[in-house]
Amino acid sequence: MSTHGEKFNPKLGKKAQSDPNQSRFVYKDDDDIDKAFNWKQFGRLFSYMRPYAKQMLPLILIMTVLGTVTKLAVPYLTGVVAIDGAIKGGDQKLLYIVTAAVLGLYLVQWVANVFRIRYTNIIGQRVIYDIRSSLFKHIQKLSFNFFDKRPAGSVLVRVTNDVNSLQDLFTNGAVNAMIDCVQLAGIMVILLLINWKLGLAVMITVPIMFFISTKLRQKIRMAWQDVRLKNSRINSHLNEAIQGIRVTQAYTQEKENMKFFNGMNADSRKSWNRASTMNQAFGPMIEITGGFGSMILFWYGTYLIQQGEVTVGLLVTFANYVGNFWDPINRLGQMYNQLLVAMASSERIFEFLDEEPSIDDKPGAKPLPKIRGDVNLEKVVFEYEPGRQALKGIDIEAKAGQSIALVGHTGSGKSTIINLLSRFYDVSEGSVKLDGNDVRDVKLESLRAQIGIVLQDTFIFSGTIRENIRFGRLDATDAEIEEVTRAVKAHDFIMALPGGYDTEVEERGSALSMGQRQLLSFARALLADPRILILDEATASIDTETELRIQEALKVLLEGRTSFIVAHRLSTIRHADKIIVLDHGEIKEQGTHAELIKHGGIYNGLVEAQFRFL
Ligand SMILES: Nc1ncnc2c1ncn2[C@@H]1O[C@H](COP(=O)(O)OP(=O)(O)OP(=O)(O)O)[C@@H](O)[C@H]1O
Repeated sequence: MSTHGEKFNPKLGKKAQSDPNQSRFVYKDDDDIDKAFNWKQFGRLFSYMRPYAKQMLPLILIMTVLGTVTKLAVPYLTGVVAIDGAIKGGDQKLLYIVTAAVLGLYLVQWVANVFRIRYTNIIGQRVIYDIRSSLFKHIQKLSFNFFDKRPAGSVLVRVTNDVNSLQDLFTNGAVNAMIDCVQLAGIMVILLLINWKLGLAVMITVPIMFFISTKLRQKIRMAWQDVRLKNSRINSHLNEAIQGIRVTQAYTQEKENMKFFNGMNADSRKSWNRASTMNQAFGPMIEITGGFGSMILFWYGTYLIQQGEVTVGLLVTFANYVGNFWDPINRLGQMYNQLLVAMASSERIFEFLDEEPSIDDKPGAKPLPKIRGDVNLEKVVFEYEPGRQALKGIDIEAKAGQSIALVGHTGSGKSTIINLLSRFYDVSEGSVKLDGNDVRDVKLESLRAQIGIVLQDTFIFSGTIRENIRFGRLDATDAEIEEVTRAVKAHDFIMALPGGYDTEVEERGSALSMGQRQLLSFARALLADPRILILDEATASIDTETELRIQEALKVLLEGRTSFIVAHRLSTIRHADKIIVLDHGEIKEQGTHAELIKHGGIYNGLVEAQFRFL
């Protein structure tokens, strides 16, 4: 693929769009690499440290000061006191004392560092925990239309990669920067105090060093960001590829997929190599500048010794301090870049956190009282996207305990109606009422607690069969679980499984057959015992025997509840109290099976067509 060898281009989104293969998996919201520094966001990010600041920051500060003071005392002791005082003055005792003091200082420094690192790690990990957990909590609350807009992979990448990229900043970056600033300021003061001329001469290199470490680091940072972006794409794609593995294999698209994956994989490798090469260039440049500083120091220092202004011991002290000078500058440059990377990640995290759920309790919403089960849709109009009506003025009246079947061609609006009943979306016009309460006026939790949903694509969570059924009502006893499984005739097949109710099932229930998964989801819904039941019937064909079992289970499940059934097999709805025939978002016919057959319209046609295929 020619485009994989392209020149480094930070705005990858544009490049990716020109490549048809790449454009399949472009997550453009993750593309922006370089952004201006945003103080407000910076403040918001660091506000996550606030709960721990009082408790831990003073300790960290004390350790930092202790570590820095002990570190800065050593060059002075070795140069001025040991060389100029003890060695030149021939004071053996002083030399011993200095040696012991230096040893002691190193020990204190070591202890201070150990504790500082421990405390910063604790803070860092707590902050990361908090961010990750608030992000997940928030994402769980977001409405369907949020997930409609983005692939699951890109949501996943934010919770994993973006949060992880804050890890470095919080676990050591921020505190190291503080230490470096203190150290740098300390060294500068000491250098100027010892000999301001020599001090100033050496500091000429500081701006050069800063320039190199920020500018070059900026390029390096962008290169690493690029690596991160490429890796995010791989992760996102991987998520999609694994989810869709059955389709891939069914259509024997493995080779195509592999080619695409390898393209992304190669991109990631190249991008890493590029970043790594840049990184390697950085060290020598800093060293050369450092060497330049040392050259000034020794050249000018020797001159000052000759002038009698400086002693040898002082020059050694100086050289030691200067040796400690480059590291903080270098690290601060690195830290600055780390901060910018973290800012980019936090921007994406905050974007999610700021996304308000479009469906939420309105102020003063009251809990929905226990309902009988009357459902009314009045003049309901709904648009997923502005200007495209999926429902064009729907009126449905369901009395408590009635079963309503929704039929119609694909895309006619059946799923949309059931999405509105549970208020996964809000109507654009009109209203949905349960026992006369508008669903928008009541607390969402109390609404959904009274509506049970059995979806086409039965989701089985990883865990045991028992846990999966208990998902319907968490406080259900084992006996109650068995009661519902017996009622929907799932008990026998569960007992036939190797571990019975404790059999572990896979994430998407792949260890179970389609019919078994349906029965489990019936049991789950029956356990929840909702007043209203929504059933989106599975489209997959199942054998007649299983179908009969499902029909029987369904009878148990529907008894005494208001139910809405999206039926694909028309045999399921023969006994429905009302069959509603939809077409392009409008109700075309409604009545009982017998009435509609007699009418000889769309429904009659659908029934005939189904029999023709049987
Ligand atoms: N999330 C969505 N975003 C935008 N448009 C949507 C969305 N979901 C459905 N639509 C559109 O709304 C219309 C009604 O779709 P709906 O899913 O309700 O049909 P359906 O009758 O349930 O079809 P099926 O029998 O295939 O499940 C269709 O034109 C569809 O393209």
